[in-house]
Amino acid sequence: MTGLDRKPLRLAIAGLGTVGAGVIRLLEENRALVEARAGRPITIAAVSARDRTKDRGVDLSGFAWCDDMAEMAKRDDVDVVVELVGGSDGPTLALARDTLAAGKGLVTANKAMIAHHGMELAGTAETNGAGLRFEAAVAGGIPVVKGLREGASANAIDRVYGILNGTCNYILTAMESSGADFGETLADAQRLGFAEADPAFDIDGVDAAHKLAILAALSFGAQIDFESVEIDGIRRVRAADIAQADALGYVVRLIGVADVEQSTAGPRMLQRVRPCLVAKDHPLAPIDGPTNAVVAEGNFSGRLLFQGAGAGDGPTASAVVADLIDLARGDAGAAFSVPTQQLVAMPKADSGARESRSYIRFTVADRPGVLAEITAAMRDAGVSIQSLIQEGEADGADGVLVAMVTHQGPVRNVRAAIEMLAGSDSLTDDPLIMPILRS
Ligand SMILES: NC(=O)C1=CN([C@@H]2O[C@H](COP(=O)(O)OP(=O)(O)OC[C@H]3O[C@@H](n4cnc5c(N)ncnc54)[C@H](O)[C@@H]3O)[C@@H](O)[C@H]2O)C=CC1
Ligand SMILES: N[C@@H](CC=O)C(=O)O
Ligand code: NA
Repeated sequence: MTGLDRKPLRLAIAGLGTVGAGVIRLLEENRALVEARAGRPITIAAVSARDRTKDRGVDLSGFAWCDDMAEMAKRDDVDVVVELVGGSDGPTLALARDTLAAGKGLVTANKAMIAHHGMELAGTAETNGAGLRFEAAVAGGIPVVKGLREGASANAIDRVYGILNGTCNYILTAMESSGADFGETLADAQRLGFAEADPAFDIDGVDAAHKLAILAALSFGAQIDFESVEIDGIRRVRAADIAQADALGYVVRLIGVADVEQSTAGPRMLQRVRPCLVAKDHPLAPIDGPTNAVVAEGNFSGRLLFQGAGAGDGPTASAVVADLIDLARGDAGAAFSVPTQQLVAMPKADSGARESRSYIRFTVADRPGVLAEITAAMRDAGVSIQSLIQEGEADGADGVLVAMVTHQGPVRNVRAAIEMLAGSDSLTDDPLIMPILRS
């Protein structure tokens, strides 16, 4: 290697929070091995954050400070901007656009921005010969973007699914193991640095949906279509649901699933994020705490399981720096495996036509005839009940819980039954439907 080839890859890091500080620490602690693997030094030229004076436990004295991160895209001493600020639009998107338009590399952990603008950014990267990488954006430290883009690239994949949000998994497994309170556990996840700046993105399933939309594009060679993801979060899951699931041989996990079905009009894609019942012998069942796991089914590889820490400073920094090593090695290949022009626009498949078994929990008034009303609606909508797993246990002040598991059947029938019951004064709360994840 010539002296010229060994010129450093010079970074500007925007955002010095959980992930940004983690990246600086990793580059410092693993400097020698990172340099050896990158084939040249990776150095930091400039940094930016909201508060210059804050102690982040890392030494920033050797780096230029940018009051306005927008200037990073214009600096002559910067080859790659590392965006660790967050937010899908506004100044973050402007920085990403300007960086790639200037022909500089962009490494980001920002799934919201990639889910909303990934196609545009990848196109700008291609036009300008710039590298765009976002390993940290999907399942934190797990090398699943690389795994799909490189390791599994010889396969057709028609289903990808997994546990994509560390905060939700942390909350659900804490509720499962200790019966902990939802709010208290969320506060822990925030303290530990897993949660998004607005934790509603986590618990309402939006963060997992961002990641799923990226995974689907990578897996299926499809254009990202975040808008068509059907999303339900974990806000309405109660300790009683987790206990019922347990008694039936299941755990509750927030699962993102994307698949492709063939139709005469071409391929259609279905992307859904929702709390599901997962059989205790399923590989996703033991995934606990902030751990994530992604399953991809390749037509030659068979089932691939990627598992590891989905959030937190160290794991996320590990993914960011792996991307930087790629760029330092000169790998600026297509961000989504193939040029954006070749990514296929896939219309949304009809989720109502899919078949599933479901867990349905009703909260009902404690009076005679309620159960008959529910089962009549099920019968009229063509939903076959496999088991009525509980009746009569009080759940706080708001009613009595009635939970059931259906036989396999069209999702639209379950929706029709719930529709028939809408407005009934027998129900004291909206029913909760959780599909049973097929293995
Ligand atoms: N925390 C985690 O475990 C993971 C986070 N991510 C993503 O990484 C990104 C960063 O997340 P965190 O480090 O957790 O966030 P954070 O809230 O801890 O840090 C954000 C940083 O950005 C800075 N910032 C905000 N606005 C700015 C502006 N206009 N100019 C310059 N700096 C600005 C803040 O001062 C702070 O230093 C987000 O996109 C997040 O979704 C991805 C994977 C895991
Ligand atoms: N808030 C996210 C962080 C990583 O992407 C999560 O909880 O998974
Ligand atoms: Na990752």
